[in-house]
Amino acid sequence: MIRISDLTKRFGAVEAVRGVSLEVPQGAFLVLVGPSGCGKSTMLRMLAGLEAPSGGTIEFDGKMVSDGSREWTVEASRRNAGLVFQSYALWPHMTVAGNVEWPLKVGKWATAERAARVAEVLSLLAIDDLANRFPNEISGGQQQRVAIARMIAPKPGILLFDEPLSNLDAKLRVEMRTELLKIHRATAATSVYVTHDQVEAMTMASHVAVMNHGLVEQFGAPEDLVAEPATSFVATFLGTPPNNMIAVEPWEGGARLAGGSLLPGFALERPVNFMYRAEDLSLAEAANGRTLALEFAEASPIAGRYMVTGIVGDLRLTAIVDRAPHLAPGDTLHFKIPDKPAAVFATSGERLS
Ligand SMILES: Nc1ncnc2c1ncn2[C@@H]1O[C@H](COP(=O)(O)OP(=O)(O)OP(=O)(O)O)[C@@H](O)[C@H]1O
Repeated sequence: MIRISDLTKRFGAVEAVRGVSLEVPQGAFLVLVGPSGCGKSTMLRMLAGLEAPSGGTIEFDGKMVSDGSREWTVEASRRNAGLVFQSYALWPHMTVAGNVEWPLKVGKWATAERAARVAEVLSLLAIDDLANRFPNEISGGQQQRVAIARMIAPKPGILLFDEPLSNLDAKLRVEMRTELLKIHRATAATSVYVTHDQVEAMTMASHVAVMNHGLVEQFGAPEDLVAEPATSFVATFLGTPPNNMIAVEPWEGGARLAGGSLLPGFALERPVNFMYRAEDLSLAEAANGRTLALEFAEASPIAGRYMVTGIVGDLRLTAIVDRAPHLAPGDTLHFKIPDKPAAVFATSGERLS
C-alpha cells in the first residue's frame, strides 16, 4: 500500500509538486501521467527517497518513509523500493548476471541464494541466455530487461519506473508494456510508473493520476477518467483521439465559437467549453441548422473506420466516421454537431455538467 498525503516539493521559487494526496492498495499499478514539467518525475524521486519532500508525508505499507514537516526521508537503499530509469545505467564492466547479482551482494544474500535468485529473475525476463554477456554486447531492449531484472532481484515491495520504455522503438515498447505487467503481477509488488504517454497510462494502469502544474487533476481507474473527465485538461489529454473541446460564448441570443462562427441551436449565459467525443461528431453532406463548417485537414484509417480532422480558426476537431470523405486539404467540410455536448466545462477547467 502506498499513501501520499498533501505532498509538496519546492525548488527555490519553483513549486514542482503542490499538495498531492493519493492512496493505492497493495498490488496496484499506479501511473503518473502528464505533460513535461508537471512534476511527475519529482513525485517518483520522492517515492524513491532521492528527494526529501518540502511538506506532506509518504507511507509504504503503513510505515512512514518520508515526512516533509521534518525534511526527513528514509534513504533510497533502505525503503524496500526499486527504481528503473529511462537510461539503463548498467555497470559496463559486469556481465548481465553480475549486474543482476550486484544488489543481492550489497544486501548480503548468501552465495547459494544469490545464484538461485539470479537464475530465477533472468528466466522471468527471458534473458537467461545473455547471462555471460556484457552490456555493450546486447541490444537496448535487452539492456532494459537487465535493468528491470536487477531492480526486482532483491524483491522490493515497491517498483518505481521513470519512463522506462521511452528509448525503445514503437514495436518493442508495445511488447514491453505487456512484459512489464506480467513482471508486476509475478512480483506481487505495488508499482508506480511515470510517463507522458497517455496511451501507455491507459493500457497499463490499475490507477492513474493525471498531473498538471504540480497538481493531480484527477485520480481513478483509467476507464472512469475517460468516461467522466473531471476537468477540461483531463478531457483533452486522455483518449485516442482525444475529446474535442470547443470554447463557446453567448452571441445575439444564441452561441458562437469564441470569436468565430455561430454554433447552431444553443443558448448560453456565459462563455464555457463544450466537449464532444470524436465518435459523437459525424459528417454532413451540406450545411444545415446543426452543422459547423470547417476546413478539411486530414483523414486516416483507424480500426476499419476513419479519423477525420477539420480546422476552424485555431480549433481542430476530429470525428470518427465510417467512410473517408473525398476531400483535399483546404476543402470545406461539414460536421454535424449533436444536440447536447457530452460534457460542459467552465473556462477555468472545472466540469459544470
Ligand atoms: N532540481 C531541481 N531544481 C529546480 N527545479 C527543478 C528541479 N527538478 C525539477 N524542477 C522543476 O520542477 C518542475 C517539475 O519537474 P519534473 O521533472 O518533476 O517534471 P516532469 O513532469 O517529470 O517533466 P519531464 O516529463 O519533462 O521529465 C519543473 O518546472 C522543473 O523545472
